[in-house]
Amino acid sequence: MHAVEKKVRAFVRVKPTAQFAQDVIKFGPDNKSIDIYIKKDAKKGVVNNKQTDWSFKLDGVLHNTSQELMYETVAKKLVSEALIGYNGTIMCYGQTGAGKTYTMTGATAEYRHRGIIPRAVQQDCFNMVNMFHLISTTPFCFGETNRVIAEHTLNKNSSRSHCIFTIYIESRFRVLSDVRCINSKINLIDLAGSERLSKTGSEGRVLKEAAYINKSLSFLEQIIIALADPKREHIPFRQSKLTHVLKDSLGKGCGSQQPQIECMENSVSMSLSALETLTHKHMNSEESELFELVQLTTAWKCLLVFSLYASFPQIMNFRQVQEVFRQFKLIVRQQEDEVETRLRSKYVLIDKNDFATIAAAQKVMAGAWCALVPVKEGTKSLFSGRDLAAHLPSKSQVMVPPKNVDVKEKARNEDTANIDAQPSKSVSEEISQRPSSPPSRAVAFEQFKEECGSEINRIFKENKSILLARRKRSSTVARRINIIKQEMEDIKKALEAQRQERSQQGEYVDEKGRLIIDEKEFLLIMKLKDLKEEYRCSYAELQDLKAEIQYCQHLVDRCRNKLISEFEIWYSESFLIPTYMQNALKPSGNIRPGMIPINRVMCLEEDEQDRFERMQEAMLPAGPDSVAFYKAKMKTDQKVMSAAPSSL
Ligand SMILES: Nc1ncnc2c1ncn2[C@@H]1O[C@H](COP(=O)(O)OP(=O)(O)OP(=O)(O)O)[C@@H](O)[C@H]1O
Repeated sequence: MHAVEKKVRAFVRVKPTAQFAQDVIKFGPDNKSIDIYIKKDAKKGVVNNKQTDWSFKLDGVLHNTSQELMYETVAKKLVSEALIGYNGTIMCYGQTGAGKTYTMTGATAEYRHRGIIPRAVQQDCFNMVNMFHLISTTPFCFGETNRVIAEHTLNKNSSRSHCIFTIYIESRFRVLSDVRCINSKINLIDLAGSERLSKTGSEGRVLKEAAYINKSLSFLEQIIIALADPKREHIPFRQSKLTHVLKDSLGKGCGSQQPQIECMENSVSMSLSALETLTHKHMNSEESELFELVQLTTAWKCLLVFSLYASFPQIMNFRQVQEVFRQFKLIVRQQEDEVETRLRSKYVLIDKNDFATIAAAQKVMAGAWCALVPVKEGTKSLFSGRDLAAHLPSKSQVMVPPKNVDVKEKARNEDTANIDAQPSKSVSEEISQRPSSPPSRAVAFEQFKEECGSEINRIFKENKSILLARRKRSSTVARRINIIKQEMEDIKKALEAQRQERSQQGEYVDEKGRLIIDEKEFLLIMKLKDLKEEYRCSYAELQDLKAEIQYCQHLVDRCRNKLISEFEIWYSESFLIPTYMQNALKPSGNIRPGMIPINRVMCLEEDEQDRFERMQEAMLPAGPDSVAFYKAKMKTDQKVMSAAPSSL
């Protein structure tokens, strides 16, 4: 773990201007100091003791700095440290119009120019929480719009209040530990600007506000001076609301909540802030929306699983998904009713503890108890476990055939059976066709390969035979290469022997000084050359074969997996899932794409809002990260517009 600095760090950000006052402001070479020199005012006479030079040591000077670099330099570390349990405060102080709001909040209309607050929310772990959800439910944007702004000569949009944005972080351990959770917080403070009343030319209410702002800033200054003095025992936090609120952020121990940090994972849940209670209700409704979304997504996956999706036109928007989900639920409910009706038409429900009725029924039926309709594990996926349990008999209930129950009941059962006669018949037929116990997997696999899986099995076999052929060829080529290598070695040895013999007998050269060799040596050289050529070709072929084998192996593996997975589906559909479910899933069964009235879904075209959001997302220049930012802004704008009294 890296050491966490506890000291206060100070940076100066210089607002870029068309003409920078180079004569007055000088930055140190390391950008860590700033010197200010103001010429003496000649009008004030020769004796003028007014200070003209100031020199400040800082942690950094940010001149012509982008928002991004500013955030990296000033805030990123602090935010990361907050995640491991340290409190932090970033306070922006300066003259009116100096760029405090620009630094803290940034230009709310442009993602690139967003300031420290949105960046802090976005940073690292906060992304784990749905960023859009977070920003749009936090009062950040909304709070910004509520802030009183006024115009004066130094700033057209001067903030007339301090803005304290607090992020409360609650970090929990995933592993067992004595420390159950760590709480920390970050204060991001945009102070209202200090101003010389004469320079702003403010009047009336704005003037009065300026006086209050200056007063509260001077209280803040007093607190900071008092804190810097180790001898001071009393720090007058209660002097103003601002200092009172910041008490635990400025006072001693403000950065000291670091427990066993080593084993903490960044499982951070974040609750936002000073306005927590205000937004609580709202958050809850959002959460339930989120829950609904999860349900929808699950349902959507279900639809895909049941291959219904294939016949849908393209689903474009969220409302269409919702409608499909609604229709899907309806179908499932219908299915449940149908199943229940069928069960009731065959069986009568008796409470297991109702011994008198059971005894009577036993008497009537001479002990012929009927088992429950077997419902295997796999079938439950269509119904929710809870729903299924509600419709199927519970463990405390038993079912008996309705034979010899009272006449009225029988008549009712016959009626229901008549209504349901057709499907019941086919179901019973199917049941009779099906073996009472499923065949072994090995036997069934052979059958599958002959029937439904014949095509995939054929491809699998084909690929496998190609693979075998390539392997065979590859080992032939490899053997040939080895033979060539051996031959080459032998020839090289023979040539060496020839050369030695030649040099012992004395070498002959022609008139041009070229060595004369005998025919045997010449033939050996030629043979070696041919063998080298053959070796090169064979080696290249072997490389190609290796690549082909790898590819074929991949195809064979894929085919094998497909064959097995299709077999598993076929096996459970043919022998494991109940027949009524089988029928329902068949193309002619009663769950099919056509059951979802797709016209009803598709007529839910995008509304203006959907379209706007889609276009905006497509056109956002700053990448996917910026979506949350713009959505939050849009949501805030909408809230402001709907809250505004109608002019009509
Ligand atoms: N670094 C910067 N780069 C570009 N524009 C800036 C920068 N700093 C400030 N500005 C612009 O200067 C103007 C005044 O800035 P801002 O409102 O942030 O000042 P302020 O210090 O918050 O003022 P006040 O205290 O009166 O609220 C804004 O239009 C802002 O966009």
